[in-house]
Amino acid sequence: MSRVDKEKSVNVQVLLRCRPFSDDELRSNAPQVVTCNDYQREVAVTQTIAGKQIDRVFTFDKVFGPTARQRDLYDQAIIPIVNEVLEGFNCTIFAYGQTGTGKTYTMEGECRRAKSGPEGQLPSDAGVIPRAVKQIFDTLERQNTEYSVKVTFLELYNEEITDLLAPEEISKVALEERQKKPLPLMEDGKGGVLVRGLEEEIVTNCSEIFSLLERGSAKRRTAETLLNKQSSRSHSLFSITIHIKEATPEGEELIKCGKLNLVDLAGSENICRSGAREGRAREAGEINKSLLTLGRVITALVEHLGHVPYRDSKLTRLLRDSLGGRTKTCIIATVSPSVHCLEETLSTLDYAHRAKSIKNRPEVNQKMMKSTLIKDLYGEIDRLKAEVYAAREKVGVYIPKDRYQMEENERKAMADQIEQMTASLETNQKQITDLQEKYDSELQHSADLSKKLEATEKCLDHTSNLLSTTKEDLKQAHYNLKEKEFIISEQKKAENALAHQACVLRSELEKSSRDNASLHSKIARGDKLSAANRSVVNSFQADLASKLDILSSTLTASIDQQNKHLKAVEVLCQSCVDSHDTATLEIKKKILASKSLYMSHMEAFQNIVLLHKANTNSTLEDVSSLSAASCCSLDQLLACVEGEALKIFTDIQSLLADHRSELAHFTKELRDSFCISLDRTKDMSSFILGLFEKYTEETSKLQNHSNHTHEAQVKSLEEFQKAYEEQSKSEEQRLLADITSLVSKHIVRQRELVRLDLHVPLGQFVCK
Ligand SMILES: Nc1ncnc2c1ncn2[C@@H]1O[C@H](COP(=O)(O)OP(=O)(O)OP(=O)(O)O)[C@@H](O)[C@H]1O
Repeated sequence: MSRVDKEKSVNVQVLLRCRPFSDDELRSNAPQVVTCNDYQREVAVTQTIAGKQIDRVFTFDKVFGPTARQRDLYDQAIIPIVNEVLEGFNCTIFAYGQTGTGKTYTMEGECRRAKSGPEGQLPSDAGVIPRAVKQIFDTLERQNTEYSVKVTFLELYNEEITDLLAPEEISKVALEERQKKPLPLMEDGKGGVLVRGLEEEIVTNCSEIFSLLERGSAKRRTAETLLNKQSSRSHSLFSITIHIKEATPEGEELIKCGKLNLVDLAGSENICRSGAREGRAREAGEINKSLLTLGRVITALVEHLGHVPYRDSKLTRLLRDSLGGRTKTCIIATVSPSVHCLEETLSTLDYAHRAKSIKNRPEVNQKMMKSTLIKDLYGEIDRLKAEVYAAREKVGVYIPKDRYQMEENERKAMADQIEQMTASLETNQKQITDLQEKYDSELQHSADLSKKLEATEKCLDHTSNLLSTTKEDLKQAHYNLKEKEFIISEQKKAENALAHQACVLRSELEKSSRDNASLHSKIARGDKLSAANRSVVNSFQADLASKLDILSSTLTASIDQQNKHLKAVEVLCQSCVDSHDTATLEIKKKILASKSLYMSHMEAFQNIVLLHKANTNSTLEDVSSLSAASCCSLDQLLACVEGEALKIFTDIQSLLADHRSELAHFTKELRDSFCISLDRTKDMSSFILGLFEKYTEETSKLQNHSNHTHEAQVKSLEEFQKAYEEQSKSEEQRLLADITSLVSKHIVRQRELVRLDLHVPLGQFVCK
């Protein structure tokens, strides 16, 4: 991988680890809501919202389910990071998650007993830190180069930094003192931060680191909460700085530097659920506050906001370079699989998922010339010497130049802080004046209230007077009430007597209603009969209608037939008239032809006569023969014409005879069909007449029956009415008599009572 590639911006790598169920969770049979798919790098959280099961799925760079071992996580995710540290990068690995989800287990594991075994192997529960340390030393040993390894281990508790590697002798003497005296966090003037006075331990092998780690972890503040028996109450930062000597081809010696920060954050927690109280609650508050600032920093980085609030907490100041800086960062988010932690699990997943979008621009640390490093170290020695000298001689305050610069920076930061505080003081003062105003208004309000109280007291006196008079009234009212109660009891008695009468009346009424019911049943029977009659009439009507239908269809059929016959007669007559016309025309033509022949013969005869006359004296014989011939031919012609005329007449006569016979046949047919239809119509009308007669008979019967029923009903109703009227009249009279006697008794009793009250003799009272 080229240097240019490595210097490109890279996203923060986010791993998700879900721990197995704890013994408590197994005991309480807590349902599982987190499912991990290590291969697809997905985590699914099952939620039930409004009775509906909803799965939320999150994808991370790597996912480790409850069955994943420490070794799996380290081999798959951490080895490449440590290799990059050995190549000269600064890398940070930090664990984030709810309390009791396995952050310390993941980062440290069984590191307190993690001193490597005889073959240098670690226990299977060893976490990231011991494994990273082992990998670093193994690699450095293998490379067979000169190196130096320094470690620091600090704790951030309630926004105060303490050194977990402070020398034993000091910590034994005044551990409490040291814990109270936090180490200052300062700007290093190069854009970074440094913790002044933090011990840097040079280590040469794994076991040295392990014992330091054990020492530091033992000092870390832990406490038992409801969610974790040994809950870390502080954030811890374990840093390993490695310097490796390298030689250039020119034979120059360079120093390569890499740093690995391993952060175990305190658990985010729900203060109520973790059972934190008083001091613990304050701790939890501080932990949540610093984690909140971490969240805000992540949000600002993800959303590319102009201002990233690193300065708002020491945690974010310490992690500044790891979040959006030049460090390669890996976050291990830890969650529990149980439904009891669902809310916090979702919040951790959201938090971690957002952090995936943070981009860092990792830069390999500049390799230093060995000579420059030696120079730097000499400078450091001088600085320390000067400090030692100043401390030994106690001659005023000696501050070396760079230290002065540092303190100057610190002073500036302080001045900024003072400015901020002044501003907040001003706002506080403003709030105080506001409060004063509120206080004044409250005073005014209370004065008003006292006035109101006075008025209310007066009102109370008045009300007490009223109460005493009301009591008197009440006494009187009680007396009146008793009197009324007596009257009411008497009235009740009278009412009971009336009720008895009413009962008697009701029984009478019931009897009459029974009569009524029988009457109704009779009416119902009559109705039933009428209905039966109606159905007979209806069926008769339907029958009649069907018969009439048949008749009308027969009539229409016969009319159709007659129409057809008439049409045939018309056609026949027409053809007869036509043939008659043609025959007459032919006769006319033949007569005309014979006439013209006769005329021509007559003409010829006249011509002959004329010729005879003109030729005078031609022989008489010729003439007579000619005339005879002419006569003969004329006779022949006439005979011929006569024959033809006769023939025509006979034709006409035969034609007319044919027509006559046809007409006679047709007339006969017509008459027959008329006779048939007449017979049918006669049948039909006789049937209808019969029906009508039957119908009339039935109707009259029905009429009689209904009249009879009606009469019976009217009679029974009249009887009932009469009986009822008589009964009610007698009842009324009896009741009236009863009521009158009761009322008179009551009046007498009341009079008696009043008389007794007024101690007046009866006779006197009556007179009055
Ligand atoms: N992956 C795991 N496999 C087995 N046990 C685990 C695992 N993760 C956590 N545990 C166990 O769960 C308990 C709590 O773990 P741990 O103390 O590491 O939680 P934590 O997140 O550091 O809590 P806190 O924030 O309160 O310090 C420990 O007993 C630990 O051994």
